[in-house]
Amino acid sequence: MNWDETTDDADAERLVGASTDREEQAVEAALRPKDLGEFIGQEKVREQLDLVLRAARARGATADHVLLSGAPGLGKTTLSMIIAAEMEAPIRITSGPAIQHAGDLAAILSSLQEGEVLFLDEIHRMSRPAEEMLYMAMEDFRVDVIVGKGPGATAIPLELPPFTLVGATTRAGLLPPPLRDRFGFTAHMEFYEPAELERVIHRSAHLLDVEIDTDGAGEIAGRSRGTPRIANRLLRRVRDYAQVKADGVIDQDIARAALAVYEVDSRGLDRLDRGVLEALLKLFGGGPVGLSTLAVAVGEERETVEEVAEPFLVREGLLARTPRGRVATPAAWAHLGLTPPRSSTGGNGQGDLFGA
Ligand SMILES: Nc1ncnc2c1ncn2[C@@H]1O[C@H](COP(=O)(O)OP(=O)(O)OP(=O)(O)O)[C@@H](O)[C@H]1O
Repeated sequence: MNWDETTDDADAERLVGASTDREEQAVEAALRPKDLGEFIGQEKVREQLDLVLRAARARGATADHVLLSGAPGLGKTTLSMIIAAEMEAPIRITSGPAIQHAGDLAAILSSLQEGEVLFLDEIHRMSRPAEEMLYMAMEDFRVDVIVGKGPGATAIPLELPPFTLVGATTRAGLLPPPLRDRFGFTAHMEFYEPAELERVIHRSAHLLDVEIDTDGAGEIAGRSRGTPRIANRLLRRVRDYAQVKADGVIDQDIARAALAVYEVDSRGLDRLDRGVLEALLKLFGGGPVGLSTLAVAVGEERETVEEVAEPFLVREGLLARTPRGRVATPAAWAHLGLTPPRSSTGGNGQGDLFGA
């Protein structure tokens, strides 16, 4: 099982309930910012990228290759499309998993038009032979296509038109340095502040023709885990609730009631997150406990707990990964309204980890 697919699907489905991929993609496309002016937040990335693109346009040149890293839903695909729009160039979209042979990549590269943007999502999941072909393509705009097998095989040089590769990855650490070094501009996408997500929500509500007040947007933003994709999904679920249960207008009360139905709590924890924390606190006294044991206790796969629930719980300061296993922090006990048991080590039994 590849955790990336599971992460993205599980992440998307579990947070706000399952929905048809096609519907999600259509709405995501409709809400996607079309230029840097509409792209909210990521100030540093936008400023740097704007310089790269304006300088390339001024020189009448193709933009340098760009690497975008960051967690799912933070805007990497959006930025790749904005790069193509700002360069007034076509964009070709593919992904690492779709390119398993060097021939697949050669076919794509040889069909690119001059100046075209090639967006390679999940670039860390490309096969090694394809990756090595990319090195020469990025640097010399040339690939050697091997024809035949064994001693009779010959390499046919294939000249490529200048193009811009935009690579996206949620696992920058998995990229080999020779590949990473060939990008002229690399940017790491940070999680968004609640105020930025409020702006995303107001913008999306306007596009969806949904009436929402500041408090309603604030309530949704505070539970969107710093992620625009999640903010948009929660907005649509709250819109459904407001439409069915009220007069369609979203205020703080409606947002709170709707998010209670979807079991997204005040900090953005969903059912899975709370299941992990509750097991850790109620079954294992706050830990330390091994990942496998914790996963069995919540009835989930190890990878689901480790890659889907834990990054957020760790980022929120509710769970710590220690050499002795997973441990709940004092904030976790407080968040679930539970009192840590007294124990011989004093405090919640994890005194030596977080102070008695
Ligand atoms: N800065 C932003 N301003 C407004 N909306 C945004 C921003 N970034 C992302 N979004 C919204 O969030 C949605 C998801 O963004 P996007 O698909 O670009 O994320 P991603 O990082 O490529 O995710 P993944 O890694 O899963 O492919 C987009 O449809 C867009 O509407």
